[in-house]
Amino acid sequence: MRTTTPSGMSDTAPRTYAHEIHATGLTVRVGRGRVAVDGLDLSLGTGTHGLLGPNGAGKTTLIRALATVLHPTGGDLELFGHSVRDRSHHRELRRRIGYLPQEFGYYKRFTVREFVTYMAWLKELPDRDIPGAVQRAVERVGLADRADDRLKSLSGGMVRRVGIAQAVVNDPAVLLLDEPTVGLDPAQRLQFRALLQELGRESCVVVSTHLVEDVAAACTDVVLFDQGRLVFQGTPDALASAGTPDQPGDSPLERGYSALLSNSDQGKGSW
Ligand SMILES: Nc1ncnc2c1ncn2[C@@H]1O[C@H](COP(=O)(O)OP(=O)(O)OP(=O)(O)O)[C@@H](O)[C@H]1O
Repeated sequence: MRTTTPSGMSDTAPRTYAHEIHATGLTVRVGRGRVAVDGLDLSLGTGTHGLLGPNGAGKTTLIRALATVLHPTGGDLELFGHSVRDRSHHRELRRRIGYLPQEFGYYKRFTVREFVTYMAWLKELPDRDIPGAVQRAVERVGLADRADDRLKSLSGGMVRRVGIAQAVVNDPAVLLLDEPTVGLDPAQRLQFRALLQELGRESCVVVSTHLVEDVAAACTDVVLFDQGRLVFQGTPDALASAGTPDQPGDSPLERGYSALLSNSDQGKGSW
């Protein structure tokens, strides 16, 4: 149970909450009313939570709702004990969230340091804290030696690391990463997994990925999602033990993933 006394909120009463993220019957519609998250009950606290699921399962939609970019159309979502339906809290909630979208916009002419500084400023970090926070974030993603290079001179994987740096610059209590390992080379992925483990010791990290190995190596918890619904939540070991030798997959985790998706009457069919 945690207590929070955020400053600047219209409601300054301390809140207690058991989980940073608590969804009950959460439904999110996208486009012309398509239900992309369908009545989800989910509670996530401190730890690194791997969000897995096939293409179109609703992972990005869920992460965008957690980031308060999309609004629930049904049910409720509480962040730090506050319902996101009360929009007067959004600004304060966003200060405590780090978010790396699947595709993030940036100014190519900015240097790494300028861009992360700009994002720290948008997140309303106190001016005096910004240079130190930026330096720490850039070091955490291994880009200290490129901090004063322009973004247009970086490789795709390095730009992805800049995206991770801007997401962690405010030391968020909830960190949302949508496919952060896309474009990272194997050595970078290993370092990133170590960073995920470190971050998950103190905060609630939600990381969507198609790489089951990332989940095995870095996550304390797996959330398997299909057609907007929760199929499974548990440890990577529990996911692995759901598999049987006849299921497709190169590892116990992949076979567990396949078994659970074939049991949910979704996930079937050819791609
Ligand atoms: N803006 C939109 N307009 C219409 N349909 C949308 C929109 N955004 C998402 N969808 C649909 O909602 C469903 C969930 O999409 P979402 O991007 O959340 O899935 P995902 O699990 O992140 O997929 P992927 O692994 O391919 O990134 C899909 O069927 C998708 O086509």
